[in-house]
Amino acid sequence: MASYTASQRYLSTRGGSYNLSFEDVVLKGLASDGGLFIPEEIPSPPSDWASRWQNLPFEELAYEIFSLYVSPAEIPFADLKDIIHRSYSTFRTKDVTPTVTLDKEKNIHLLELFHGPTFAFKDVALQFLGNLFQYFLARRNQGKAGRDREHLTVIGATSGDTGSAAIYGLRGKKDVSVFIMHPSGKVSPIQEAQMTTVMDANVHNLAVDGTFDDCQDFVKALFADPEINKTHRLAAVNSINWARILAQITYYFYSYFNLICQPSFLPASTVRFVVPTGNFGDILAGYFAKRMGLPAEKLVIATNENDILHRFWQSGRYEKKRVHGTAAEGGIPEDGVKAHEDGVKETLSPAMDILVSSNFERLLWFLAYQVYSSESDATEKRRATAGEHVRSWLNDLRSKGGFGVDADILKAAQVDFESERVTDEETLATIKSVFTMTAGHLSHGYILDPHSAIGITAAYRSAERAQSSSTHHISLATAHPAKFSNAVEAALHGESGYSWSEVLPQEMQGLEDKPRRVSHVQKSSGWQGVRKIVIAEVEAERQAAEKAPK
Ligand SMILES: Cc1ncc(COP(=O)(O)O)c(C=O)c1O
Ligand SMILES: N[C@@H](CCOP(=O)(O)O)C(=O)O
Repeated sequence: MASYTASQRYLSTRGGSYNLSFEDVVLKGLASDGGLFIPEEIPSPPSDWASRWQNLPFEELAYEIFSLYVSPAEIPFADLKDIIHRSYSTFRTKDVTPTVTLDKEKNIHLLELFHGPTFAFKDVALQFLGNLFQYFLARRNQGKAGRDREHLTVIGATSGDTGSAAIYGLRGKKDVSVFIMHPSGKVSPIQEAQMTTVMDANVHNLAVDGTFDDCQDFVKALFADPEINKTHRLAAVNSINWARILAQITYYFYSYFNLICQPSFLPASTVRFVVPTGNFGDILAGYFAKRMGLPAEKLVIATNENDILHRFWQSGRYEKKRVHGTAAEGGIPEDGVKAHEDGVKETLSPAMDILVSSNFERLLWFLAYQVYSSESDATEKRRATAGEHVRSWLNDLRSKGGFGVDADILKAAQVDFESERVTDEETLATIKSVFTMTAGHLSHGYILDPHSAIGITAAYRSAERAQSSSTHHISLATAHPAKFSNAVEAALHGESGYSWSEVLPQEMQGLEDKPRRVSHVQKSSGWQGVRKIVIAEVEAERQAAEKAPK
């Protein structure tokens, strides 16, 4: 454990309280009881935050937000500023995450999160996390040489975007090896090329013949394994790592400030955020922003046909199995319809083909804390009670494939969130209609990637429901369309003014022809098979580094 005064302590969602600092939780990733770390308190910004923060550039705003969670005793101010600057100077636009208006009449805006090195929202957090790892390691390794140096073994699972963003955030970094598992053949060709064409010695790609959930299960099993934890310091890049959530809070505030200075934003206007959701990490950052005081009226979860979250918000049941013959496409069983479907469905938005959303566990903890205890109870007792409920729900998920919550928990969840489920067909229709609609007022039609199109579809539905015509929707554009040629071509091929070659940024041209490095892993070899590979490859990498001329 770090020896200096920490910003605040972190708890596990499963009830453990380990008195850990920010540095500890960033380096550890997952709590030893299998839970996810959450800060003991959600900090409040200064009372005049709205005026103080309104005109800040992205980096300065990030600094204000991060320093509410990280004290200078852990990372001195100047160092934190430097880490932030190095993380966001790699972005192609000065304002890092710009907001553009898509539909003036309906007040629909897009928060473009894809201007980082790998063209997906993950860069916002993973550029930062990569630099944080490097900073902590450099500090711990000062004056150390050879095998005395602490070495980080990063293990991640990806449905396409986290993997490349983590690889670009960590490639070539000293004292770090990075292992990324992706479901073989289930990520887009560009995503696969982005990951597997990186030749730095510290980057290891594993293609697993399973689903993203299998890869995520392997990650969690490795973190829980005492054997590898004795010899290797494992670290997480998935949104189980608290720093991922923290870094994503900034753009909710930033886009809100961008919006409120527009003439169409009236004193009575309200704002809703719409978030294409898979592992629940991106929208959880919105929840933290809201709890910190951001006046977001609702957070709208937009799922694809892997709709476990949508079904939860409709029914209060969190079930891995999907049910066919559903009411109004909502995933809720109709009388007499009993057909269930196991497993994840492959869709046109593959990065969201996720059966179990790992960060939902963090929200469950906050809901249980709020609902199952009263303010007169001691804080420790309230926290322990919340942890017990989460543990029991998660046990049922593992042993029975699902669980249900009380009406009060569902009601509490519905205060901050709404949900929508969007089919492939609707996704394609939105890509096409947005392209056509914007062709008149933008220099060319706006091309959405399929994940962002799911958000926009949900935003239009939410706008229909909104009680006030002055409700603004900020929908998160989570990836660049060039990453998903299948969906974009299926929606726009033959449309006047559309050409695929103009979609592809220069950085991606020729990428698919480059040499690749990837190992194949049979799902049947289990996480133990992955452990074997990790141990052997870290050793080979370290030996090669020791032999290399200094
Ligand atoms: C392009 C894209 N959109 C949306 C999501 C969903 O984000 P989250 O998993 O944080 O809910 C992901 C990955 O998860 C993604 O890669
Ligand atoms: N869509 C993600 C899945 C992993 O989610 P994470 O946010 O927990 O890292 C991906 O593209 O890999």
